Amino acid sequence: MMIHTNNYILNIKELWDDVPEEYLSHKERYENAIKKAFIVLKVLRQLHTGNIQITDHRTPTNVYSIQDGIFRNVNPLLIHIGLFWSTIAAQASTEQQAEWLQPDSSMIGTYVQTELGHGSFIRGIETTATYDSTTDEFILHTPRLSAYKWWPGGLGNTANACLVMAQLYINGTCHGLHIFLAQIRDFDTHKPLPGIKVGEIGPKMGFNTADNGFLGFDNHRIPRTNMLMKNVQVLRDGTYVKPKHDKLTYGSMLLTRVTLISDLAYQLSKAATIAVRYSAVRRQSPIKSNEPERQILDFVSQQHKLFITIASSHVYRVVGLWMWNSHKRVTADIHEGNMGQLPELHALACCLKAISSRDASALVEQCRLACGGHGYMMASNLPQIYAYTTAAVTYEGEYTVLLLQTARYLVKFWRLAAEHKPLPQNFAYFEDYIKKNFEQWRNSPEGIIEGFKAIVAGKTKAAYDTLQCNLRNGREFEEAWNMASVQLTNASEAYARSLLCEVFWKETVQLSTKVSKSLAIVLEQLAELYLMYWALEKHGDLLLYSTISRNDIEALQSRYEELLALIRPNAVGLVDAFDIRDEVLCSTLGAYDGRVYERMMEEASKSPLNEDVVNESFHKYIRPVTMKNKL
Ligand SMILES: CCCCCCCCCCCCCCCC(=O)SCCNC(=O)CCNC(=O)[C@H](O)C(C)(C)COP(=O)(O)OP(=O)(O)OC[C@H]1O[C@@H](n2cnc3c(N)ncnc32)[C@H](O)[C@@H]1OP(=O)(O)O
Ligand SMILES: Cc1cc2nc3c(=O)[nH]c(=O)nc-3n(C[C@H](O)[C@H](O)[C@H](O)COP(=O)(O)OP(=O)(O)OC[C@H]3O[C@@H](n4cnc5c(N)ncnc54)[C@H](O)[C@@H]3O)c2cc1C
Repeated sequence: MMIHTNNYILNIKELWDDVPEEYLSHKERYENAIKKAFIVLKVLRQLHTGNIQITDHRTPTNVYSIQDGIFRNVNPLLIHIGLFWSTIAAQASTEQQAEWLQPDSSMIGTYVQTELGHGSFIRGIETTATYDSTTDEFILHTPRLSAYKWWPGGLGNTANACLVMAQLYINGTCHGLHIFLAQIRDFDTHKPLPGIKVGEIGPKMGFNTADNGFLGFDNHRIPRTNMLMKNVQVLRDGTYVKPKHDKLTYGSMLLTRVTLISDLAYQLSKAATIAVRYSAVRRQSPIKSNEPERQILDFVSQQHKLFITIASSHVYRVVGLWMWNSHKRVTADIHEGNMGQLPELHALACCLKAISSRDASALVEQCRLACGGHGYMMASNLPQIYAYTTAAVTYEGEYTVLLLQTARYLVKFWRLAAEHKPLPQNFAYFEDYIKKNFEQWRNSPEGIIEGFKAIVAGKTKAAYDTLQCNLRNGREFEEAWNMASVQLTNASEAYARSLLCEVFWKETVQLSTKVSKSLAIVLEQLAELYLMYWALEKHGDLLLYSTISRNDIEALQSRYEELLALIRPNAVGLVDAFDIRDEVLCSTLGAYDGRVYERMMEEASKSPLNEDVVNESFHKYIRPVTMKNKL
């Protein structure tokens, strides 16, 4: 059947709420979301089997993105779709995949790694998987409270199976973390299997439809063949066959970090669309006292808050794609047995996931503030986008922890540079910095990119020197590292920013040759604005580490303000170009027709507190007091 999938989904009535989700209880929210999740899953399965076909070339992303409108919060099957299947596809052997990856599988799964006691330091995970060669089984066990799994999405009520990260023990030897497929609920009754204690963890700041859960195992047995065995094997006699690289087990985290960059770009484009459209409708204060009130988008300070959000959305879209292609390339190499590029990919994914999530949540909040009081309404959808976005700063590798991973990579190259050993081309600027081969500052995108590289070199040097000084003072390496960690994270952050600027600028220049001249001009304005914005934000660092002067900074400021004025006439067009449907934006402030106040009043009328002209609490609580006072 040929179907235009967007319209198809939009026309499924059960997917769209009459009562806004905010008015539902915790339990009702979940039940409402799970009903919708299985309708969406059915559509995805029909797409997969070809029972329905796509007629809209953008549909694969739209099926995913339209979910934001359907759930407003989050699809409780997000981890099932996004992590459970992809981990099996990446980490299970061909035979396991043939058995488990059936489109009509009964398994609803999740990815179970974090424990009550350990999230970041996964080597500290306490759940064990002990091989019993007499029965050819692993015994999954939760030795103590801190080892209870805690957080996995969909675990609370929905999943009947999961991928569990546990410490593998064979004949008393621990071989570290491995992934195991475990059934946790009966496929028919959905009751927890014997030896399984599972439940939901309660309300959170966001993600409240995701039924994040807890899980404990009491000597729960699974077949040996349920360990994911593409890269590593346990044979029938208990022989352990090592992986080619001991971090291949962490592959799902790497992939999700890469995917998240594009997802965050999308969240940013939603926030920008709402805030820019609202700012074009909203009038507040005249600029000159004898003039009518102006669109708030005409205030230059408002443009400063919003245009960086539009630009950042493009940055993360471009860099997300760039990382996706790198991931594909490196995965193909790994498949051929070549692990050489994995450390670089890991280092890039760590700092870019950290900075993209931090930028996205800060900019979504900036968009909310830019909408004044109305941005604080749930009906603006900005609070929900913020709650969703800020979670990404923590999950899938916490911000600081990931920056410190990238710092290990930077310090390695600085050590090479300091010891005058050969460096890869992309770190040649470390050597230039050491030799004081500083370029004369240029007030141009290329000049700013060079300036950011000087900041990376200068901050890595400072962190490295502190580390060395701590070591000379007799500290052990780990302690010396901890003492230098503020500087190390600063170096990583600078590295991420320099990558973002360089990749975005180069990709934009290339893209500009392929599009119309007028479009190329706007794209380059956005890219230049991004670079200027961050150069001005980091002008202190530029003064410390590059050859920029005070006059240069003043010139940058003027150019930045010029760019705001140049972008202003295209601002609404730029967010319209994100092409996000009203049903997905779910915002009274950001709808395409600009009927902000009418929509706000319509939404307010849905409040249960407006159902009765006089609420019964008046008779119960208010009247007895007010009447007594009157007497
Ligand atoms: C349709 C679908 C759309 C989807 C659209 C997206 C939306 C998606 C929404 C998701 C919704 C929420 C989903 C949340 C899901 C969770 O949150 S799942 C849980 C995630 N948990 C984490 O990320 C934990 C973070 N912690 C870690 O990753 C590790 O503990 C750390 C920090 C990397 C350290 O690991 P470790 O084993 O202690 O490592 P260590 O011994 O210190 O060695 C580090 C060495 O290993 C290397 N290394 C570490 N990791 C790796 C790696 N992965 N690769 C290569 N090398 C590595 C380092 O480079 C370092 O190398 P050297 O410098 O020594 O040469
Ligand atoms: C919405 C949401 C969904 C999630 N979904 C899942 C899921 O599906 N599956 C799953 O397994 N997990 C999931 N998680 C868990 C998530 O992966 C962890 O919360 C995350 O990895 C951070 O670990 P933590 O909570 O233990 O924080 P902690 O590691 O305890 O961090 C607390 C603080 O300590 C600091 N810190 C920790 N270690 C260091 C260090 N070495 N150096 C310097 N500072 C350090 C951190 O920077 C932070 O400031 C989810 C979490 C959230 C919020």
